[in-house]
Amino acid sequence: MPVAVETVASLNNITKRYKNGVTALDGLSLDLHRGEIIALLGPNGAGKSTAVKLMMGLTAPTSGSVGIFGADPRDPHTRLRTGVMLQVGRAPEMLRVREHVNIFRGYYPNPASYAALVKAAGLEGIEDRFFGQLSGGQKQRVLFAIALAGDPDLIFLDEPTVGLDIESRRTMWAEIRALAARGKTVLLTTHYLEEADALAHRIIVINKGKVICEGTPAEVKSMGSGSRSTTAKSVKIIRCNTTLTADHLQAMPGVVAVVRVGSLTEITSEQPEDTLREMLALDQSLSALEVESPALEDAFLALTSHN
Ligand SMILES: Nc1ncnc2c1ncn2[C@@H]1O[C@H](COP(=O)(O)OP(=O)(O)OP(=O)(O)O)[C@@H](O)[C@H]1O
Repeated sequence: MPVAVETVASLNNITKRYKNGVTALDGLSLDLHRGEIIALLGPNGAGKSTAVKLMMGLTAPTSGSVGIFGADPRDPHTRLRTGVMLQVGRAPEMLRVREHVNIFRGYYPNPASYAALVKAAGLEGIEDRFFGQLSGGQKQRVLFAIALAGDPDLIFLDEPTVGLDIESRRTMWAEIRALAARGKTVLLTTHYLEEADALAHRIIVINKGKVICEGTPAEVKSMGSGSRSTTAKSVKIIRCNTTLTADHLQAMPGVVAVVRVGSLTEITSEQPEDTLREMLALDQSLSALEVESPALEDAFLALTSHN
């Protein structure tokens, strides 16, 4: 996390009701800071795309306000400082990769260099190919280059690595990290929780149009693991072979959940050291011990199902 927090984008108490009566966002507030990678997570229909569209000025709020670099998102100067890669992004099929990148560079007063974009998006070797002849993953990479064409300070990436092979995904992750290190702000929506875990400085989970949880990946994992508190705790999952009963374990310090998985018992604890100390004292035959941090998947499911 950067030390000095500078807000580059904010949604303030936004309600967005579409004409069909659907309330996509319901009093939602969030801030994006300079140099941060933020992952916006939420189940289908949670309101993620609506939040991104508001920040891009593609739709207006029913109530509340949107500020991007302290201005309206539709302000032309604001637009020049933002870049976007949409899931449904399309580009003319009969233009070559090189032409696409250069056309977009031409829209901006201070574009990124062509060479830098080719390198950032891994386009070496396909620069003279027609867009229509590229594979799905190659098209994604061209769209990534286009999003960065204006050397933007704020970048929206909607499911950027869908369809990419592992190597291309890692390359894009490295580039996203490099952008943040240069002070750029990246807002990412993704259904790959592993991606949010690996990349994001901060995860914002939304459900039914509200922010339900916000924090570092480690904090979000802790919040979802049985604790209703919004304060991060060092939740761990203790897995072992034990003769202690579920009732007995449940009564131990810090224990929030006990599950039998085959011959093993999984104990989720907010005070793992205390729990483990007591377990070892009471069960001399305890074996096959593993202690791990909860996965983001578990936290995500727990958080979104509570709500
Ligand atoms: N243009 C629209 N008109 C009417 N309703 C809409 C419109 N766009 C979105 N919605 C509705 O608003 C709610 C939030 O949709 P949104 O696309 O923001 O969710 P999302 O979190 O991006 O979902 P997903 O993960 O499926 O992409 C949904 O119920 C959706 O059906």
